[in-house]
Order: sequence, then structure tokens, then C-alpha cells
Amino acid sequence: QFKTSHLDLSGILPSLSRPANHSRIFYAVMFDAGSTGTRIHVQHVFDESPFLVPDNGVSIMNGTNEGITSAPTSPFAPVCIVVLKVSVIHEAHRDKLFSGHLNSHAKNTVGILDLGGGSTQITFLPKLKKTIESAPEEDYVARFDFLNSTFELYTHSYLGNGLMAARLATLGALGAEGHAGYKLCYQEVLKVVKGIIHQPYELQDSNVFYAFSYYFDRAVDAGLINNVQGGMLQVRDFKKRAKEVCNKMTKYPPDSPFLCMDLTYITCLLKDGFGFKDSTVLQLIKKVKNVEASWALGAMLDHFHNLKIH
Ligand SMILES: Nc1ccn([C@@H]2O[C@H](COP(=O)(O)OP(=O)(O)O)[C@@H](O)[C@H]2O)c(=O)n1
Repeated sequence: QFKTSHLDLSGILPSLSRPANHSRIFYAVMFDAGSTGTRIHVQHVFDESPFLVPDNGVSIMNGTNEGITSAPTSPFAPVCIVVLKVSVIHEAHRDKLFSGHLNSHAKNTVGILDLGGGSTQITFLPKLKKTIESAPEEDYVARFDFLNSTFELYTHSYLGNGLMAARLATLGALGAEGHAGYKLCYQEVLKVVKGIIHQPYELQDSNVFYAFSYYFDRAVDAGLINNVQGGMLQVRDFKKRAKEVCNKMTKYPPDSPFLCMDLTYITCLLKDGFGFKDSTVLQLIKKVKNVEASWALGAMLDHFHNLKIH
């Protein structure tokens, strides 16, 4: 719990210069201490908020992996799907989705791939029971009720498989002679992935996947997508570009020294890690309808839900 705040947010949140309980505009503020930087998310939640700000209305989230744990009590990553699905992408179906069992609406949902600095996450709503049954452990499945719907999600966070963590592990292996082309680089990054990342039973072609964070950032750096609009990429696009960048590096000094390794790692993670096919299409976005797409918004909604605020 925060007892005092050392941050002056009055410039960002003018409406909170009045007591929060009397505010006509309601914001949720979330501090995200990531492995590569700390962010503050300010989300405009409701106008004319009738609800009470409880004493524990400000708190530090449990869990170390950005709140993305698969414990049923803190299903923040799954909620991210709900946010994308209910609030943004399938707005037209919103009313329908709020009632009934969500698995029956699985065709309307999107999967999420997130690549942070320290960890990487996968979350989707399976259509087949076998995907849940064949998950390695109970903690790959999150069951929870949210807004009158029951979810049973495949979700896992791999700590140590983020992009920066993978760089560290791979650099240790490659030593000083790191620039040895795509093939050797792939062999090294494979060691960070093989036997660690579980391949879900049902993945290929059955879900639309959205990829965030470093998937997006590095695709921009590689010139594969536009920084503002994002775009659609096949897994093989990452592979093709990785090969080009790595093999060019053996001849010329690189502009971006880590791009070869990063693109190779992303390719390996998607293919040999999660088991996506070369032809799988990923949607890379940073913003949806002008709102930064992130787990934080979902976490906020979940928090309000737990406080019985609707
Ligand atoms: N100040 C910062 C630092 C990182 N980031 C982004 O955060 C993502 C990496 O996520 P992260 O640092 O939270 O990593 P994890 O702690 O989730 O492993 C990248 O897409 C960075 O571009 C940001 O938006 N602002």
C-alpha cells in the first residue's frame, strides 16, 4: 500500500485536485516497474463515477511477472484478452459477450503474445478441451469469472525468456565471436528455448494472435512494419529478415548490433518455442483505437471487478 505519494500528478490529472470521491472523471493510475523501464499508465475509466474509492484503492500488485501470473486469483494476462476483445476489437459484440460462457465465443477472441525484457507471455482462449488437458501443469491454465463470463485460458509467463534475458544467455554462449551468421546464431538461441517453452496442443491456424512489446519494437527496427500503424506479418517474415541482417553482419559492421540476434531469437521463439508455422500471421500493434494496448488496462479492470465496482 502507498502511504504517501512523492509524485505530483496534478498536471496530468487535473480532476483529482478535488477529492477523488467527488470527481466527475475517474482515472486509474498504474505504475509498471518493468525490467527495461518503469512506466506510469493513466487510464480514463468512467465519467460521472458514482463509486466510492475504498481505503485500499491504491495498492501494489502481487506477483513478480508484471502481474501476469497464471494463478486463478490474479489473472491479469487473461484480462488483457478481455480488454482487447470486449472494449476494442469486437466492440460490436460487446453486449453479447458480457453474458454467457465465454468459451462458446472463442472464435471471437484473440491470443496475446508479449515479449518483455525479462519474460515472455502467451495467452489465448482455446477451442479444444485437449489444449487445457495437455498443458504441462495446472498453472498453465487460468480459470476465473469476469463480467458474468467464465474463462478457461491457456496462459503462461516464461521468466528468463524475455529479449534482454535471451541476449544475456546467448552472448554468454557466443563469447567474443558473435557475428557468425544466421545458422550459428539460431543454434545458440535455440538453447534458450528448447525444452523450456511448451507447445500448446492447439495453436496453429485456430487463433488470431496479436504480438506486443519487443515483437513490435524489433519489427519496426527491422523495417518490417510501420511504427505508427503496426501491421500484419507472417512468422517467415521475421525469419527472412533475420537471415538478411545476420548474413550481412559477417561482411559489414552492423548499424544495429543486436538486431540479428533479436530477430533470430524472435523467429526461434515463435517456431521452435511455441510451435507456430512459417505461414502463421501475427498482428503487430502498439495502439488500438488510440489506446496503448497493454496488460495494465486489463489489470485495472480486473482490480475494479474484484472491488465490485462496475
Ligand atoms: N520506458 C519504457 C521502457 C520499456 N518500454 C517497452 O516495454 C517493453 C519491454 O517490456 P518490460 O521492460 O516491461 O519487460 P518485462 O519486465 O515484462 O520482461 C518494450 O516493448 C519496450 O519498448 C516502454 O514502453 N517504456
